[in-house]
Amino acid sequence: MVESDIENVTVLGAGSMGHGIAELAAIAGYDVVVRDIEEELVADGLEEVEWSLGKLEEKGKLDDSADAVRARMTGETDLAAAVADADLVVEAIPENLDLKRDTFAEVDDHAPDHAILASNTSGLSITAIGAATDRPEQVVGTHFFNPPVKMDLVEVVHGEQTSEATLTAAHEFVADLGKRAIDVKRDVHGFIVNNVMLPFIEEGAWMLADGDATVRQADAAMVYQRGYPMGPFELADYTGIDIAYHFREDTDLDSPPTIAEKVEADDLGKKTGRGFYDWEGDGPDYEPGDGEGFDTLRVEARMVNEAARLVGNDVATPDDVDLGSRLGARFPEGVCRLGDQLGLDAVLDKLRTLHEQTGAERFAPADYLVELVEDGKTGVDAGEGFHDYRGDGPYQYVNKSLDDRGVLEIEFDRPERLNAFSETMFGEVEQALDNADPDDVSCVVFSGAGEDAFSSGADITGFMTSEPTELMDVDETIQAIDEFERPTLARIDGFCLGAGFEIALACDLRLATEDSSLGAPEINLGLIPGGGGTQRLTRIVGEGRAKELVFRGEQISAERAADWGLLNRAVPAEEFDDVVAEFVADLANGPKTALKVAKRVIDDGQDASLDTGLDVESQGFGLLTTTDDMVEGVTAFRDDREPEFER
Ligand SMILES: C/C=C/C(=O)SCCNC(=O)CCNC(=O)[C@H](O)C(C)(C)COP(=O)(O)OP(=O)(O)OC[C@H]1O[C@@H](n2cnc3c(N)ncnc32)[C@H](O)[C@@H]1OP(=O)(O)O
Repeated sequence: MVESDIENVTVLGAGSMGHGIAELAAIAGYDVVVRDIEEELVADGLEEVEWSLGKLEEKGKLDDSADAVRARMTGETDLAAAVADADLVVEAIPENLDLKRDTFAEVDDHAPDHAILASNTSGLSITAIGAATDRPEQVVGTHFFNPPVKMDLVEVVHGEQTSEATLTAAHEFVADLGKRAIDVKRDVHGFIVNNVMLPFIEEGAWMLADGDATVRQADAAMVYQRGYPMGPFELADYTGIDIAYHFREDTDLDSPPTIAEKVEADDLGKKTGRGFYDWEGDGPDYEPGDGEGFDTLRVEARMVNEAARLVGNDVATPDDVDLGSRLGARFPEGVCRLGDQLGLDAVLDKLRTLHEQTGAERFAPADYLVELVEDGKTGVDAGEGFHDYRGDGPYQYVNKSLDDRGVLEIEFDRPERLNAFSETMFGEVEQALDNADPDDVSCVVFSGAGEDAFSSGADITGFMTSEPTELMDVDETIQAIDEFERPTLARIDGFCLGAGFEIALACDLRLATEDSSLGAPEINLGLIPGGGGTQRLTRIVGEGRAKELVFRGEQISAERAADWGLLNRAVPAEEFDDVVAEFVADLANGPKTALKVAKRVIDDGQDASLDTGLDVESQGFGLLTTTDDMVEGVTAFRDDREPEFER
C-alpha cells in the first residue's frame, strides 16, 4: 500500500545529483537522510548543501533560514539505518544497472513496506530496477537535471509495474519541490529529453565527419540563426563528449566518428580542458557570421523525427516533449512546436531526401510523422500538427484561465528564462486577449510563473536574428493590453524589466512584492525601450524620473517604485496574495460598465486638454446614470447592504 503522505525522505548518494535533491527536499520541509558509502563523501555532500543554502539565503530565496533547512538533514553511511524510517527513498548512485538493482534489493529489505523507491537514473530501465524488489509497483523514476536546485524539470518515469498511486505520490513530491514534472509513460532508453537532445549534438558531429560543416559554423548557425543557448559542439563539450558517446552504446545507432575519436583521445570537453574547443584557451570562439551556409533543417528535422517517435510510441505527449525540450534541454521552443512551425511536410521531405542520399538509418522517418503528414496535419499553417491550432491556443508560454467571477488570469510561463518574451510568447499574449470576450471578463490579472520574475523583458537571444519589424511588433501586444476594455492588473513578484516592465506600465494597476525590482535596462544593450516604455513611463512618473530610469538603465526597488507612483502598492511577500485578492475582488464585484467607462475616460483624458477631458468625463457620467447598476448601487446604499451589480 502506498501512503502518499511523505515526511521522511532518504537520498542515496551524496554526489552532485544526490545532495542537490536532498537539499531541495529539505527546503521543501521534509526530514532528509543523505546516505553515501563513506563518511567523507557524506560530509562533502553536506558541505556543498551548506554553501548552496547560504547562497539561496543571501538571495532571499529561502522561506526558512539556511540553518533551519540544514537542521532537517542528517548524514548516514549504513544503508539499513538510512532507509529504516523513509517514506520515500530517492536513489542517485552511479549509472550502473547491476549496482542499482543490488541497491534496490537491499533497500527493499530494510525500508518500511509503504515506502516508495525512486531512481534518479537518466536512462536505465525502471522496470528492470523495480524487478529487483518485491514492490515493483512502488518503484518509479524521478530523473532530475543537473544542477537540481537550478533546473526546473523532473522526468517521472513509469516502469511497467509502477502503480497509479506511486505516480501520483511522485508527482506530488516533485510539485512540492517546486519542479515541473513530465511523464515518461514507457521507460525507453534516454527517456524524453536525452532523445530529443542527442540528435542536436550528433547531427552536427555527423556533418563535421562528412565534411558538410565546421564546428564554428554549426555552433554559430544554431545559436545566432535558430536561437539555441549553445551550439551542438559547445553543448557536447559542456556536458561531456563521453555522455553522448555512451548514450549510443545501448542503441542500434552508431556514434559519429568525430565523437568516437574525441572519446578515444580522452578529449571529453570542458572537464578535460579540451574537446571540440580548447577550454584552457579561448573556449567557444565562434562569431555570428560563422554560421553562414549551415543546414539547420538537417539538425532540426532529426530532432522533430525523434519527437514523433516518442509521441507515436506513446512514450510522451507533445506537451510533455515540449516542456522537456524547454526546461530540460533549454531549447528555445518545444520540439513538437518547432516541427509544427517548420512544417511537418518540410521535415519529412528533408528526412526522406537524406535517407535516400545516405541510406543512414537515423534519417528513416518515424511512422507517426508520416501519418501526420498523410492526414494533412502538417503544422501551424494547416491548423493541426502535433498540436491543434484551430481553437483558443494551444499556448506554450501562457497559462490562461477564466473563473466564474470573470477574472481572466494570464500567466507568462517561461520561468527557465525568467519569463523573457520571445516573439511566439508576445503573439500568445495577444492571442489570449483577442480570444477573450470582454463581455465574459470582469478584469485581467497578468503574472509571471516561477518564483523569480514577472518578466525579465524581451528575449535578448532573439535580437541578433530578428528583423527590425519583428522587434517593433512588441508594441502591438502591449497596445492590446493597454486597450483591453476591462481593468488590467500586473501582479509583480520578482524581476520586472524591459518589455515586462512595459507590459506592467500598460496595465491599469500594478502591485508588487517588496523584493521585486523594476527597470528599463535596454540602454545597457544599446537600445531604448521599444514597447511604449519611454512614453507611458513619462506619463506615470514625469520626465525627470523617466529619463533617470531610461538613461541609467538601473533597476529600482519596489519601495522606490511605489514612492514614485509606479506601483499602487509594494507589500511584503507574505501579504501579497491577500492584497492582490482584495484588489481583484473589488474589480470582479464592481459595476462592469462603470469600470469600463472609468478606464476609458481616464485613459482618453490623459492626452487631451482639461476641457476635453472634463467633457469626456461628463458624457460618461451621464451615460452611467441610465444603467441598472446605478439603480442597484443607489438602492443598496439606501438599504444599507452591499450592491450586487450585473455580471
Ligand atoms: C522592447 C523590449 C526590449 C527588452 O525588453 S530588452 C531586454 C531587457 N531586459 C534585460 O536586459 C534583462 C536581462 N536579464 C538580466 O539582466 C538578468 O537575467 C537578471 C538581472 C534579470 C537576473 O539575473 P540572475 O538572477 O543572475 O539570472 P540569470 O542567470 O541571468 O537568468 C536565468 C536565465 O534566464 C535567462 N534570461 C534572463 N533574462 C533574459 C532575457 N531578457 N532574454 C533571454 N534570456 C534571459 C538567462 O540567460 C538565464 O538563462 P541560462 O540559465 O540558460 O543561462
